[in-house]
Amino acid sequence: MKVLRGVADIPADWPASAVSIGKFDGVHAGHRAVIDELKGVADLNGLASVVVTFDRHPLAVLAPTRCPQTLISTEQKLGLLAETGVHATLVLEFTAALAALPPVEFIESILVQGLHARTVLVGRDFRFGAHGAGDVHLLQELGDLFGFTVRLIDDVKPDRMRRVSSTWIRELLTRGEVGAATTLLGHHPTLRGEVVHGAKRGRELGFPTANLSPASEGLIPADGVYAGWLTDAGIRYPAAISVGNNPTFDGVAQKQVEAYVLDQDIDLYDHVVEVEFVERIRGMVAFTGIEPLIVQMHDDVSKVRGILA
Ligand SMILES: Cc1cc2nc3c(=O)[nH]c(=O)nc-3n(C[C@H](O)[C@H](O)[C@H](O)COP(=O)(O)O)c2cc1C
Ligand SMILES: Nc1ncnc2c1ncn2[C@@H]1O[C@H](COP(=O)(O)OP(=O)(O)OP(=O)(O)O)[C@@H](O)[C@H]1O
Repeated sequence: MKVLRGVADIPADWPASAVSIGKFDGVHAGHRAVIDELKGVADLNGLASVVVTFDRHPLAVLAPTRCPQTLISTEQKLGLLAETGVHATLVLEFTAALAALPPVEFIESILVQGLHARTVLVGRDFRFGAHGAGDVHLLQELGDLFGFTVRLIDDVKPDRMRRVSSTWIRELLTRGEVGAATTLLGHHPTLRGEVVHGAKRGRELGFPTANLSPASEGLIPADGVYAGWLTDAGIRYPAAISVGNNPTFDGVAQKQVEAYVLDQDIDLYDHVVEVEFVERIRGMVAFTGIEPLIVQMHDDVSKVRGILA
């Protein structure tokens, strides 16, 4: 997948394209439905398939106090979009100037002049341009004017009640429901970050853990213990993952994500790893001492084996 960083990065001889625009936070099942259709239309008509997205959540500029924490970083988004098989992603810097572009100019400068759009695919609720003044009716009018067709994608609603959305997935992760989040995402919720030095207690307990840097990418699910996977240098290991401030040892102020990789003795310090959450096993517990914690961790690990088997 070609990554275009801004309109100025689009080559002048860019081919005619089928384009989809949005935040694509999470690259969830709704987004995947749009992208599947995008690729189908592009292939059928000999067009390049292009996703247009932003380098931050628009609310980070428009209303920072209402801006949700994103499910994934831009780099994670680019990784997931690359896996879908689209030809290119255009990442626009979401500045105040971009937010202020009137709808017509947004479409003309980016889709028409930049990407030579012939087809534009969006969900029915799609809004664009300053103050979200542009809707799908305006998009259709602009299509007639500039020579592209508009295709509207039906909502993906797994339970027929609620449309898949990043808000819904955020709610699930906040409750630790990583299995349900996986269903809506089409992939496991994943954190990516560098392995840093912890309190060095893990080895003593018999469960050395890879502690993720507080600067890791991705939304951290609710405190608790999870079954999941840790991927290092392309190798995916089964893992028991702890999220919380280790209340048994009232030392850590900050929420910590740490993964005990099963049956391995590996040095992961300074490696950038991915941690995938598959299922929540239990909540974080403040034990009265290390003995009951160790007993519980053995039980957690055997549950992890059962879940991942
Ligand atoms: C499977 C698993 C379960 C855990 N459960 C708890 C828990 O219930 N309560 C707690 O205080 N810490 C829990 N921890 C975190 C440990 O306290 C932590 O891994 C240990 O103190 C080592 O910390 P360190 O990596 O900073 O050395 C758990 C860790 C793992 C891997
Ligand atoms: N559940 C869904 N079903 C169908 N299309 C969707 C769904 N969710 C998003 N889309 C579409 O995907 C494209 C990218 O959208 P964007 O991420 O900006 O959408 P959104 O509706 O704000 O999503 P979310 O609420 O999950 O952040 C848009 O065309 C949008 O309408």
